[in-house]
Amino acid sequence: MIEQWPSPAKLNLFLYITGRREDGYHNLQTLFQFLDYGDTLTITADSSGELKLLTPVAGVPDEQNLIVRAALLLREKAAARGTLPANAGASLAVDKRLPMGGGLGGGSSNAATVLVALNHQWQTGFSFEELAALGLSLGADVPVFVQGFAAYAEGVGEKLTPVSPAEKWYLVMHPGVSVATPVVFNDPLLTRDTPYRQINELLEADFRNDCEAVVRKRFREVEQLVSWLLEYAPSRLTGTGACVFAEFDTESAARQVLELAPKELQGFVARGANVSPLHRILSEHSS
Ligand SMILES: C[C@@](CO)(OP(=O)(O)O)[C@H](O)COP(=O)(O)OP(=O)(O)OC[C@H]1O[C@@H](n2ccc(N)nc2=O)[C@H](O)[C@@H]1O
Ligand SMILES: Nc1ncnc2c1ncn2[C@@H]1O[C@H](COP(=O)(O)OP(=O)(O)O)[C@@H](O)[C@H]1O
Repeated sequence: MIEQWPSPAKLNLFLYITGRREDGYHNLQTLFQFLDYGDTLTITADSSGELKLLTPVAGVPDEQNLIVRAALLLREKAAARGTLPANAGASLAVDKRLPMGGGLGGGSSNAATVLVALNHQWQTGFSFEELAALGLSLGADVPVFVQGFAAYAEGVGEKLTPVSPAEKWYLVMHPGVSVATPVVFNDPLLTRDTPYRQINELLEADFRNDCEAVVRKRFREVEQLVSWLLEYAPSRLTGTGACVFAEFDTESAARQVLELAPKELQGFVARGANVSPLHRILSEHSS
């Protein structure tokens, strides 16, 4: 049984806001790529009938933790379908490396890993498409982590088309401030009228993030970090921030810039991955 499950980060290589829906949510055009870096979940199915989170996450009550919510959701849906084994239970633990609320999708990735892992261990028989649809109710980024392929996304991020952007090396840095997603989406200065473009045009144009101008304006630390990284490499915000990534052709070039970074800033170097490390583990196991 696989017990160690990767829960990788994602980057939004580009992110455009093309409008706002009646319900206040924003329509996006975004490009997701995974990183070969993230949290690790230890998941062990058992027949205790209980779901136990062995590692509470600081600042997140267990009932709001996406790890617990994903496990409860899968258990409920499998029971309704009649595919849940008797007394299905599990213990779950997370080794957290990803900053929370950093635009790296850590919470969504944890949820996706739990859905995929428990579906595998309990043999509840959901397809990845079905798990992605379930996951959307937990967060807009959960489907891409469940499906496990780098993707161009539309809607709020749930309509996915597989793509294969270059797998660059990235230096990802946290500016040391937290940027809440709703604050960015409610900002009057946010531009919401980027013209809709076809995927081919987007992939050929320079990549940008429509949230970046607002986040740089509101958060001095982000402004300073982007300006500094731009001296070395093309650099952008991921998601609604707060993390910023700079792209390089080699690992050593990325590490050299990390070495120069102010010591109080946290950062890591990782490679882009068009297949999620979660899916790599699954296919290694089934071959
Ligand atoms: C925009 C992305 C890009 O990856 O940002 P990051 O969270 O990764 O930074 C995500 O899709 C974020 O998805 P998710 O993290 O699930 O968003 P939520 O917490 O549900 O959204 C918080 C709030 O932001 C606003 N919101 C979110 C997504 C969206 N497409 N339009 C919105 O207007 C809504 O007001 C919502 O109540
Ligand atoms: N297991 C979890 N790991 C991280 N964050 C979680 C988790 N469960 C719930 N959350 C909540 O989700 C929020 C968003 O986290 P995350 O997905 O890491 O960032 P982002 O959406 O900016 O990429 C966190 O601020 C936290 O309150």
